[in-house]
Amino acid sequence: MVVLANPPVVDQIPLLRSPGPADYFSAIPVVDLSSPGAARAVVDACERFGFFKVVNHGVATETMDRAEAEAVRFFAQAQADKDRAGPAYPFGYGSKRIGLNGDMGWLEYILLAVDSASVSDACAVPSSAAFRNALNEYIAGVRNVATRVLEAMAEGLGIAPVDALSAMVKEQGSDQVFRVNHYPPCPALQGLGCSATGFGEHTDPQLVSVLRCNGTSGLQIALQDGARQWVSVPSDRDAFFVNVGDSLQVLTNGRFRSVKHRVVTNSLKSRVSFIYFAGPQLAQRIAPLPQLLGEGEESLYKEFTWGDYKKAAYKTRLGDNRLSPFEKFARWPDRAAATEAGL
Ligand SMILES: C=C1C[C@]23C[C@@]1(O)CC[C@H]2[C@@]12CC[C@H](O)[C@@](C)(C(=O)O1)[C@H]2[C@@H]3C(=O)O
Ligand SMILES: O=C(O)CCC(=O)C(=O)O
Ligand SMILES: [Fe+2]
Repeated sequence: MVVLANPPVVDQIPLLRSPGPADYFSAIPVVDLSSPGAARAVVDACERFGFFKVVNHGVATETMDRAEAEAVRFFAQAQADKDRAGPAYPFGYGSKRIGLNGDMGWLEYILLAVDSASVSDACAVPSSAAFRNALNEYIAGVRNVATRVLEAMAEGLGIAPVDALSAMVKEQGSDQVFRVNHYPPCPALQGLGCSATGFGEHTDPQLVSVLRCNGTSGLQIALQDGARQWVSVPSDRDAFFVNVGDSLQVLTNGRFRSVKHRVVTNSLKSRVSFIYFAGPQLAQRIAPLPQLLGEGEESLYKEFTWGDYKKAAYKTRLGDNRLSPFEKFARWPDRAAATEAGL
């Protein structure tokens, strides 16, 4: 018998049941950002799903198309050229390995730090001026969408001032990350009733993430109705999709729940997605906003900063509950995580 010391990388990517037409979820809330009802609609969607789609967002189609075309050009390069732009730690090109703790997916990506509204000078990738300019134009647009969404949330929640949430992600030194993911097709699995995991199940750490993808579906979210059912999100290349992240869950004392999501690969079509992760400064205290705590209501979480969360988060696997070290009422198995984080 031949025993491989290092099994091939593809063997380490978990398979998932292929989504069928019945799994497509038509009830994803749609928020028209230009309408007077946006604030209420955003809060309702965050309470019910931690996820919604945004239309009439004001970002030009050409801006999105140009960034997508440049990303396609980048990923079409020879593997050796792309590998020279890696590894993705902390920023750069990565393939199949996600994070540093053993997670694998059928994807390649670039991870970038954002300063203010453009790719940080600290990131040498991408080196092409055309790609960098296209990304900067896109990032300026998507950052504006994130700001308006966070303002709508504050308005809908009745928090003053209206920039209480958006200021956290706009301040100088706020921790913004941008990711471009490319999921190549996986033809070998066609007709087998299963798909490769593109990006394993997880919640995003920041306040919100704003996602845009090409016309290929694959994103799935877990419904928050107790059944924990996975549903597929129909793709829409003209819209943005917003995820509630762990930090916003804490800021709202659990009123909004961070949404579990994952990506399943398509057997025939590639998926290209852009995700802007809106995080605060490292020193930002993450605690329920006082205006959201009812009389006598206690925080569900211990005191921590975004820096404390990040330090603990980067030791976790993708599917872990990254808030468990900070939960006051942790269930038994989570106590070990709290002790390890020194809380
Ligand atoms: C496994 C990991 C990858 C990740 C860092 C982590 O240790 C746990 C959180 C992961 C995540 C998920 C959302 C974003 O894609 C990401 C950039 C982030 O902020 O947290 C990734 C991290 C990563 O890929 O480095
Ligand atoms: O690529 C996607 O569509 C989603 C990826 C994702 O959830 C992430 O990068 O955090
Ligand atoms: Fe995510």
